[in-house]
Amino acid sequence: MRVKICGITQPQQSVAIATLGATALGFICVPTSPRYVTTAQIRAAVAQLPENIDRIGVFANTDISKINQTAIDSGLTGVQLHGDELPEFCDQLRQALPQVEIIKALRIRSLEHLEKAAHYAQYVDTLLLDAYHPQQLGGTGQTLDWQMLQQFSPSCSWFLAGGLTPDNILTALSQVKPDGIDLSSGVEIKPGDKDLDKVALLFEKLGSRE
Ligand SMILES: O=C(O)c1ccccc1NCC(=O)[C@H](O)[C@H](O)COP(=O)(O)O
Repeated sequence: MRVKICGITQPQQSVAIATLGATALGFICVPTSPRYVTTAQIRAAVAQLPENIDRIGVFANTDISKINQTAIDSGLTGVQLHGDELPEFCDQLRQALPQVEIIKALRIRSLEHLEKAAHYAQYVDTLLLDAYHPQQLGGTGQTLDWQMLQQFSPSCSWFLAGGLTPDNILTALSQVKPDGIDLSSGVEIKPGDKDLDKVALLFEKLGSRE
């Protein structure tokens, strides 16, 4: 299973988290976020990473040329769209960045929203289901109603996000079968500062399933 640890700001934590077992690291390119990083910070954070670790830039309602430039300058392997991007936008972005994984994040409030999520599947490589918060786009620590996701089976791969922690991850995965998981505040000391003990505990818990 893919494991993405999101909201990395410190270069030395990138390497440590990849060594612990993360398959993907997420970098927040949304200027209003307390986890925001510049292109130079992303470059520093990915410089020592093994090739096989996915480097995902998280954007919200950003225009294609800006995403494109950041992806090139930072060496991103994936772009996560965390705003109100429509399927047509995802399609255009995919054509502009054919080598880059396009991930559409959806903040799920109801079954109706979940049905909407499936419409994106043909325009993106991967979906990411996150919890809804009225004021914040992401990194909120709010969990989704996992029971509601039990029948979720889109035609592309998908990540479960939203309030996952080392303490609740096994309960979540006993109810839902995503292709990957995404964690941020659940493995943090404070926004952007990851708690490596919690990251290690997460992989210990995941290892206990095998
Ligand atoms: O994390 C942020 O600060 C953020 C800001 C704006 C848009 C997206 C953001 N995070 C996106 C992520 O992929 C988080 O990992 C996801 O929301 C889960 O966060 P958490 O509930 O804290 O695990």
